[in-house]
Order: sequence, then C-alpha cells, then structure tokens
Amino acid sequence: MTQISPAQTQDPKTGAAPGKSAADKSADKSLYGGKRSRRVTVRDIAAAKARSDKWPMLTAYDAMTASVFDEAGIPVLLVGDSMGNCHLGYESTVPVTMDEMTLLSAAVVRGTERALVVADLPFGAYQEGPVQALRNATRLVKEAGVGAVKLEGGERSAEQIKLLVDAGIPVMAHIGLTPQSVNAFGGYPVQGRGEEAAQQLLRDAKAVQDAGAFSVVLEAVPAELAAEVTRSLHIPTIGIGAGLECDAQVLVWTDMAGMTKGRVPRFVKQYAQLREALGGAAKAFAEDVVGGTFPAEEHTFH
Ligand SMILES: Nc1nc(=O)c2c([nH]1)NC[C@@H]1CN(c3ccc(C(=O)N[C@@H](CCC(=O)O)C(=O)O)cc3)CN21
Ligand SMILES: CC(C)C(=O)C(=O)O
Ligand SMILES: [Mg+2]
Repeated sequence: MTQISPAQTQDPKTGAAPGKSAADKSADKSLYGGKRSRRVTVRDIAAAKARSDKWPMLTAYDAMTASVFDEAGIPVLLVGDSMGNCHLGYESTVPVTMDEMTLLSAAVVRGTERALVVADLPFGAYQEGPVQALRNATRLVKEAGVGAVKLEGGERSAEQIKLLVDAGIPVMAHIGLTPQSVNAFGGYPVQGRGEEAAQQLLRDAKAVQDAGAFSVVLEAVPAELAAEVTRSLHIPTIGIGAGLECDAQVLVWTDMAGMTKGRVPRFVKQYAQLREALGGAAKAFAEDVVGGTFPAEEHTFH
C-alpha cells in the first residue's frame, strides 16, 4: 500500500497543521494532522487526553475502505460489530460471529499503515466470563493483528476488562447504549436520563477506568452527563450521540458517508451521499451497455 504523506495537509516548511502557528510544535504529536510514520498506539491516545486534543474515529469493515480512512489520517479505526447490519445484511449486531470479526478485522489491518485498529468483541464472545473474553480477544490479536479490542458494558464487564489488560491486550470500553442488548432494551433508546440512570453511568465509567480500559465509548447519552463523565475520567471518552464535550467522536462510516440504506440515527451527520453517487455510476454504466456506447474505441483491443 502506498504511504500518502501527510504533507498535503500541513505547512510544507514547518510541518504544522493548518490553522496552527509554526511555534505550535505539539501539532507534530497530534493524533490527527500531525506527522506520523508509525502506527498509533494506546500511549498516543493517553497523551492526547493530557493535551486535551480532540480526535476522530470511524468504523471500517474492509481493506479498501480502511485504506481510504488511513490515508485521510483517521488515527483510530473500529472494526465494529455494526458490520452486522452495515456490511453483512443482518438486522442488528447480535448475529455477528468471531469468525466474521476475525476475517474483516484482518482485512482492515492489511489495509492500514498508521491507524490503531480496534475490533469489537461480538455478542456472545465475552459474556460467559473473563476466560472466554481472553480467548476471543487473543484470537483477534493473533489472527487479525488488531492493536486493541472493544467490549460493551460497564460494571458488568469489569472482570473481563481486567483480565484482558493484565494479559497485555488494550481494551476500549463501551457504555450507555450498548447495541448488543437491543433485545433487553427493546430498541435503541437514549441512556442515562434521570438521576438514577446518570449515577449508574458514572459508576460504569469509573469501573471501566479502574479495570484498566484505555478509553471508553459513550453512546446515546445526554451531552451534560457525557461532559461530566469526560471531566471525571483520566482516560478519553469517545462520543456517539453524546454531545460536543467528549474527547473524541466516532461514527459508523456508512452513516457518515451517506451509504447506509434507510434512516440513520439522529446523532449522525452525513458528509457525502455515496449511496446516490454509486447508484448513479451503476445506472450510467448500465445505460451505456444497453445503448451500445460502452466499450468505446479507447477501451477496445485490436
Ligand atoms: N448504521 C448504524 N449506525 C449506528 O450508529 C449503529 C448501527 N448501525 N448498529 C449498531 C448500533 C445501533 N445504533 C443505534 C441505532 C438506532 C438508534 C436510534 O434510532 N435512536 C433514536 C433515539 C431513540 C430514543 O430517543 O429513544 C434516534 O432517533 O436516533 C440509535 C443507535 C448505533 N449503532
Ligand atoms: C458505533 C460504534 C461505537 C460501535 O460499537 C460499532 O460500530 O459497532
Ligand atoms: Mg459495536
């Protein structure tokens, strides 16, 4: 894979990110927009929180798309179990298997040079307990080559997180709306509303930090509560539907790029309309074939 130099997005003389003064040498260390010749590590993530730097994360499910985001400088890519509904045609994330996660995670690692690749542990791969969690996380590290794993749950998953971290596997936690519990939630409702639910979310956040998680996803929680969690933790919070004050933001790539079929959650901003663009390309090709204008002379061998 060709390494695209980040120089295009930087001042060529100083190497500083655009909009920042040449004196701001910390730009070199930024997770996004800085110089980077090696893969992002969990130490870089910790340093970003210390500098109050904000950073972006996207999902990826294949090598081709992952290489686009890697070249765009996205520092952390999540092989989300959202592959279930976004990539594999399931109704939800619940049916996703370890075999599917391992295959697609390996592809994302192969497609990237600089991003930290994090893989979700799918539903059923860690609920039995810490030993099962370690067996499956180890598989993702050894067979797919990911740098970290993510699992859902706060206090309820703390023992799993501890064992993985003790074994040397960095863990990203995920609290608030945990989509693998869709059947228990009866949908995807906002979490942490009301005093009792807010206190539980704060306990969950502390529990995953104490267990050794290097970061925590906050999904679908009120912005004020997410801000309080962000202030009270020394590990970065990664928001999705959790307001502006999280340390990082994540979106499902197909939502962000306008590729998802049907409606997307309210917290999504669409930065492109890829579904329309790709469908248009397919239709234009079909029209040319049916109308006899493709292949033209320049596409033809003699
Ligand atoms: N394409 C996609 N995007 C995601 O963000 C995503 C997935 N898939 N699959 C796994 C989970 C499921 N997620 C979801 C799915 C739906 C809503 C949703 O529709 N929420 C309602 C709010 C409901 C309420 O207020 O109670 C919304 O209007 O956004 C939220 C998160 C987030 N994750
Ligand atoms: C939405 C993110 C956090 C996720 O868990 C996924 O894509 O599976
Ligand atoms: Mg997930």
